[in-house]
Amino acid sequence: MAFLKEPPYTHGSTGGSAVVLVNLGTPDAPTRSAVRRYLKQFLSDPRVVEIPRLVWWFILNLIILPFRSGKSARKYASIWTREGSPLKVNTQQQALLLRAALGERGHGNVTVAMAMRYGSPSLPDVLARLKADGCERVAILPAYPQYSGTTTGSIYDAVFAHYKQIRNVPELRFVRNYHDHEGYIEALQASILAHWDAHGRPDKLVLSFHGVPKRTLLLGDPYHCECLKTARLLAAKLKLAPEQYVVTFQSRFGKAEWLQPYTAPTVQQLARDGARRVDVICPGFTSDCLETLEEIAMEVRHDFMAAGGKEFHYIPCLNDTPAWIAAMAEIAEQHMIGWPTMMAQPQRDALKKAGETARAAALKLGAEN
Ligand SMILES: C=CC1=C(C)c2cc3[nH]c(cc4nc(cc5[nH]c(cc1n2)c(C)c5CCC(=O)O)C(CCC(=O)O)=C4C)c(C)c3C=C
Ligand SMILES: [Fe+2]
Ligand SMILES: [Fe+2]
Repeated sequence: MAFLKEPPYTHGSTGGSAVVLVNLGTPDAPTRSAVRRYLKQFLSDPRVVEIPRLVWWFILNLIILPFRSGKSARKYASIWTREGSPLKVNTQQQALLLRAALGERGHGNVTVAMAMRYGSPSLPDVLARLKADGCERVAILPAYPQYSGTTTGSIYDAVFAHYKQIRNVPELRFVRNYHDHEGYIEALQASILAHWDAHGRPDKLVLSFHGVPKRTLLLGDPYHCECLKTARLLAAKLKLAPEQYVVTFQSRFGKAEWLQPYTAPTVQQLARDGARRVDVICPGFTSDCLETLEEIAMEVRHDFMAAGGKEFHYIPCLNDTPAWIAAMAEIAEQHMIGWPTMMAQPQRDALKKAGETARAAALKLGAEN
């Protein structure tokens, strides 16, 4: 992974149009107090926990935050990098490369920014800065391929809440989902095939998505269906027979039933049933983060080996892979149709050169890390 040392969160000169890549968010530090602050903001969102507010206030403040913050901080500490939280470092890198990719496609007059739904850089701060820079058109690109009210819906809430306080609101476009976008599916296919070319094939490929409470599915959230569609399209691209892969859901939170089958027990059962090797990929996460690097690559690996498995491969998220950056550029482009984003040829040539320099610098930093 290539890292960036300095975090300028917006890239490119403002030609009046911007793409904002929005991810979930992450604590500012792997400490108990920073994790507590982050979890408090995240878990106070009524889109995330749908329990009557007063009841939830007591549970959150008297049980969850006191008990979970320290435990989560230790998990964050186990994946923290010199540059910070992997989720933030990856998203930042994606924004920089997306700007270069859009420039190469001619869309030089676009600012690319990154923002977090919870924590920093906060979505309201980033939207305010774009406004101050004279930005008149904003396309919101959530880092979630599958729509869920708990994630994408919550980004919509935050965008509307911010602009509610502003008289002259820019033109807005939202990427709702891209669970079936060919570029996204092909980027996943490319990652998996590259891994298999280097390491051979597993007995079973596990496609592990972040879970949500089962109740949200019954109430009409399309997330589960979109995860299954992603899995079906990906399996078809890889020409996998149904017995060669399984779809699971991870990161259960709380006592209620979440989408099933759960990842950890499924992988343990696979080991008990004689699978020697499983490969796990998390297609619903476009950046590696706590839930992939700690929960899957550490905890679930341990569970599989303890149940008798012999080889566990975690296939990384799309992160800054070229196929994914190209797909993001295409998705953004498709949501900016009609906007004056195209730059004249001499400016495009200069931008291309700048993009190459940025990529070379990023790769050099990556090699040093
Ligand atoms: C990929 C999509 C995600 C969905 C859908 C989602 C729903 C969801 N999550 C929680 C509770 C937690 N999630 C946590 C971390 C976390 N979640 C996502 C993504 C989705 N969540 C990511 C990318 C991350 C990692 C953040 C990072 O800093 O790396 C956590 C915090 C970690 C911990 O304390 O264990 C919680 C809590 C709920 C309740 C929910 C839907 C209702
Ligand atoms: Fe989550
Ligand atoms: Fe987790």
